[in-house]
Amino acid sequence: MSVIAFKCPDIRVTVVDINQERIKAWNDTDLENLPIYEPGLKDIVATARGRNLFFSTDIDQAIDQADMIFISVNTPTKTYGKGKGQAADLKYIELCARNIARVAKDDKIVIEKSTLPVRTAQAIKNILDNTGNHVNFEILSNPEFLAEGTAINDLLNADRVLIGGDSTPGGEAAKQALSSIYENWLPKERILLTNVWSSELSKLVANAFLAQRISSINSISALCEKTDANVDEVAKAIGLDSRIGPKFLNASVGFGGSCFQKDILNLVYIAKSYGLEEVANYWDQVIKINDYQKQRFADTILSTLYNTVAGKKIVFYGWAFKKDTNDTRESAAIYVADALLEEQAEIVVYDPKVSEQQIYADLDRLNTRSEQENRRLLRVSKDPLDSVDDAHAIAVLTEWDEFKTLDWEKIYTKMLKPSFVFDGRRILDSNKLNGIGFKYYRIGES
Ligand SMILES: NC(=O)C1=CN([C@@H]2O[C@H](COP(=O)(O)OP(=O)(O)OC[C@H]3O[C@@H](n4cnc5c(N)ncnc54)[C@H](O)[C@@H]3O)[C@@H](O)[C@H]2O)C=CC1
Ligand SMILES: O=C(O)[C@H]1O[C@H](OP(=O)(O)OP(=O)(O)OC[C@H]2O[C@@H](n3ccc(=O)[nH]c3=O)[C@H](O)[C@@H]2O)[C@H](O)[C@@H](O)[C@@H]1O
Repeated sequence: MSVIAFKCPDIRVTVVDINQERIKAWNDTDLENLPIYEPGLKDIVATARGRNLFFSTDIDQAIDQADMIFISVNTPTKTYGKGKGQAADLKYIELCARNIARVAKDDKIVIEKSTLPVRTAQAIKNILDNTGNHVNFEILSNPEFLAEGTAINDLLNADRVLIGGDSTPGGEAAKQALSSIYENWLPKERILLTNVWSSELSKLVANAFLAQRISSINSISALCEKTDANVDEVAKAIGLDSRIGPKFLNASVGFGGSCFQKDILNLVYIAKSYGLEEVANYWDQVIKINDYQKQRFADTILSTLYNTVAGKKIVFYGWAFKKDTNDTRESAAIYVADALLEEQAEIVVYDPKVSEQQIYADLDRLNTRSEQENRRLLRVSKDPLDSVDDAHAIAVLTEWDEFKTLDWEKIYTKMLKPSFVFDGRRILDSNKLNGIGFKYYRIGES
């Protein structure tokens, strides 16, 4: 919404949220305190905020004044009841729809920006159309394809924008109205108009295909480690085939982030609910390989450190699910740490953007051990070099650029010998590290 406000000074954008703390942070005069760390976002907010971009907790007033409403609330995996562990929890979406239905006095275009199961628009429409106040609602699906860490660039130069809506005159007019906003900065050819159901489903499928590429290359990384093949060489060799393409083939300790797993689980659930067991099993395998990859990385650390890590200090470089974000949702680091803590390892975490409070919250949420035990076994450090004294091993969990240029000679002198480095992101220079004397392992290479 900040980018829309930035690019369209004539449109008044109000972002509302029930979370007062978040809205307060979005309004903080110190732009360092915005609740999300995202390169370039600060400048966009600085330009638009107070001009035509506003952050507020007065949801009813914003609904009343709006011509268009983007529903962008969270749609997490259900943790209870039918579909627990797979289906998307739509309670926040429904609450929004009910709120809009209660407050709206004139016609509105309601846009699904959240990622939703196919056919959710029908449920939203039913709620909105049964209010009895004769307001006409047009429902559009406009899924978001930005990736965290590169969000601003992804939005400014989107490959495509997808707008799904009815083919009635009202639906067509609504699609055009939304398209005209994006046309302020994107060529018309990149704005794809479809029916609602194709749009909803395309979002889930796009994430499933992206995640599938990572699981595919990660499965091959395990094979490379057994066969003396090098996963980067394999990725390059296959990626040069223009039908396959080079992107999203970086082997890693496993994909994280709030969406890939959630959206694939949702796809699996939808396929099952239509009786398509084979389809469901096919996509479920993408998650299974991802879990396997995280476990495999933890197992490699354990077996390399002579099958015991109890009382051994292992330093984690990185906790975020990818570089250039402070988001840790479903980060591989959480699960690798949990597996090693089960072995009584002593972990020290250094991440340039993630807070200590967040790291403990991530671990506590797993409920594997008591909160006290998590704090006894895991410490958070603010300095990548101070943390490595007497460490047995360093594990790289996030591909932050700064890890490449650390003083690795100095780090080596501080660690116990033999000094192990486990590179879950393949970002370090193997010749250099081996030259210094490290025992260097990286995913996808023997
Ligand atoms: N994070 C990302 O990079 C992307 C997220 N998405 C989708 O966007 C949606 C939101 O994702 P995030 O922003 O990451 O979630 P989030 O959990 O960070 O933010 C959702 C916000 O909605 C607020 N909220 C919940 N119920 C509300 C209500 N009734 N009224 C007003 N505010 C309410 C919450 O307080 C929270 O601040 C999800 O469906 C996700 O799949 C899609 C593409 C990218
Ligand atoms: O629906 C969403 O939320 C978004 O999910 C992903 O974006 P995001 O999760 O923010 O970040 P990605 O760049 O896709 O990375 C996801 C995970 O995969 C990992 N990854 C990515 C690429 C790769 O080659 N290898 C790999 O392990 C990353 O390190 C990260 O843990 C999609 O890329 C976005 O298009 C989508 O809008």
